[in-house]
Amino acid sequence: MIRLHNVSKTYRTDKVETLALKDIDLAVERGEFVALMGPSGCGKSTLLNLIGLLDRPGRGSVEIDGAAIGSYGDKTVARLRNRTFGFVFQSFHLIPDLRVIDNVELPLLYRSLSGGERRKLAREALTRVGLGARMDHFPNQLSGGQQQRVAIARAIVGRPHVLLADEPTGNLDSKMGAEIMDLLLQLNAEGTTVVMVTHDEQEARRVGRIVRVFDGQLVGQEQLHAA
Ligand SMILES: Nc1ncnc2c1ncn2[C@@H]1O[C@H](COP(=O)(O)OP(=O)(O)OP(=O)(O)O)[C@@H](O)[C@H]1O
Repeated sequence: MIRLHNVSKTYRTDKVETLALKDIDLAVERGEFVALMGPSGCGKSTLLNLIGLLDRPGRGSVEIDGAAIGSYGDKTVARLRNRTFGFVFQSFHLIPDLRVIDNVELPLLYRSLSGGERRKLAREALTRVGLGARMDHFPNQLSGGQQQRVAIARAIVGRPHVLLADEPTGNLDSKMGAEIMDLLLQLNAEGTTVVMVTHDEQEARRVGRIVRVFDGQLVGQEQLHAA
């Protein structure tokens, strides 16, 4: 469902040019769980951002369900992104002044839904991640693992086909990290495609496929479990 053809990305600042990705060819099929691994600065987050339509490649093409997005305008891309992808980050990115339920509703504000419908979907998403009893808390009243669950609820509330997670367990201890992995594996088993950046080899061995990145290039793949 996601195809990157010959994708390169260069970051330019006043003085420096960084070739962050070089000639990437990558396909992710519906239902897969893919882990992107590689040393710091090798281009993993850049790759995840291109897959999730948060950024555009300098060269090459990105296709979602057979449609090349290169010719799409920014508004069309934003709508496609909102419907296709849910995002989870290492540092949760919850809004501290909003209650848990209101954080989870945020991605739905861009859809034409009533307040009641938004609340119902947010409740369902929070129940799905095991936080049905914490809806009226504020983020700082929750543990790190619980905050990441709220972030996952926010990522899945709009029923995206694909979850993109950038080091989702990076700020958690190993027990909480393993619980977040359990949840991501469960969502994948229920049909959500997952692409995750991780530095943790043990974690990566639980997913379907490991894609290794080095110096802006794909340098190896391991198929571990069938999708
Ligand atoms: N906005 C930016 N402007 C300029 N250079 C950037 C920008 N974002 C990333 N880079 C550079 O591009 C390269 C790839 O960065 P990226 O964040 O994708 O790596 P990463 O593998 O995710 O690293 P880490 O594991 O440390 O998060 C690095 O050399 C980085 O310094």
